[in-house]
Amino acid sequence: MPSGKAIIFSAPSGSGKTTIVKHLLGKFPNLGFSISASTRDKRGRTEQNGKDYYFLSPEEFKQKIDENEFIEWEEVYEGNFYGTLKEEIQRLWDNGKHVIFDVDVKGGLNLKRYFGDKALAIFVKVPSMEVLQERLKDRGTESEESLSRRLYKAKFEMTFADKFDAVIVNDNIQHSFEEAEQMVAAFLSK
Ligand SMILES: Nc1nc2c(ncn2[C@@H]2O[C@H](COP(=O)(O)OP(=O)(O)O)[C@@H](O)[C@H]2O)c(=O)[nH]1
Ligand SMILES: Nc1ncnc2c1ncn2[C@@H]1O[C@H](COP(=O)(O)OP(=O)(O)O)[C@@H](O)[C@H]1O
Repeated sequence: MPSGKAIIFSAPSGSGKTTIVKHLLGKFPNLGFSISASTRDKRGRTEQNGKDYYFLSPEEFKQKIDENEFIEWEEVYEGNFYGTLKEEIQRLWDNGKHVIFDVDVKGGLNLKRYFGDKALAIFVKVPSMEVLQERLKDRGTESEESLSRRLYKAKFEMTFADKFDAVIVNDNIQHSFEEAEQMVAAFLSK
């Protein structure tokens, strides 16, 4: 069974991990994005099934839990489930890719434990909570209630930063891109 490495990006929602992961996918052709399963609604104009997420019904998701198809799964927000499918990772490794993840903080730590030495786990931080609030507002994807829930959770998630292999403070995005590229290049050449 072929296997590659695992690069895990975790951060509180709105910190910029998706932006950084997308940049890395453009830079490193041997990286493949781990498409998670999720029960949340698709963001209509910007997201595609099978590209951003495998959008499942709660029933479909529960069936996959019962059949032990997930490496890890979680109820992340608003009763929505998110998880990493075993067959998704195998699909990428079979295609000769190293896998890159965009997951929440708890999921990231679970994946780090699962992949052990094969994993590099990076935590993305914002310079301050005020900046986080601004970015989430500007992204325009959240209701007031969802926004405050994400900010509340972010404070708790920040306390886990030192459990990761590395931290990127995402202030200037170009600097973050460079830092992330260097970390990934060093890890893949090991
Ligand atoms: N544990 C876990 N978390 C995930 C997974 N996929 C996505 N997430 C996280 O779920 C949270 C909510 O994701 P999303 O609704 O896309 O919001 P966004 O990160 O604010 O764009 C984010 O922190 C994601 O990183 C997964 O497979 N497992
Ligand atoms: N360094 C940065 N400076 C300003 N805005 C940023 C920066 N990094 C990301 N953003 C913006 O902040 C918002 C949240 O970023 P996103 O990558 O969606 O975060 P996450 O995946 O962690 O939830 C997006 O609108 C993104 O364009």
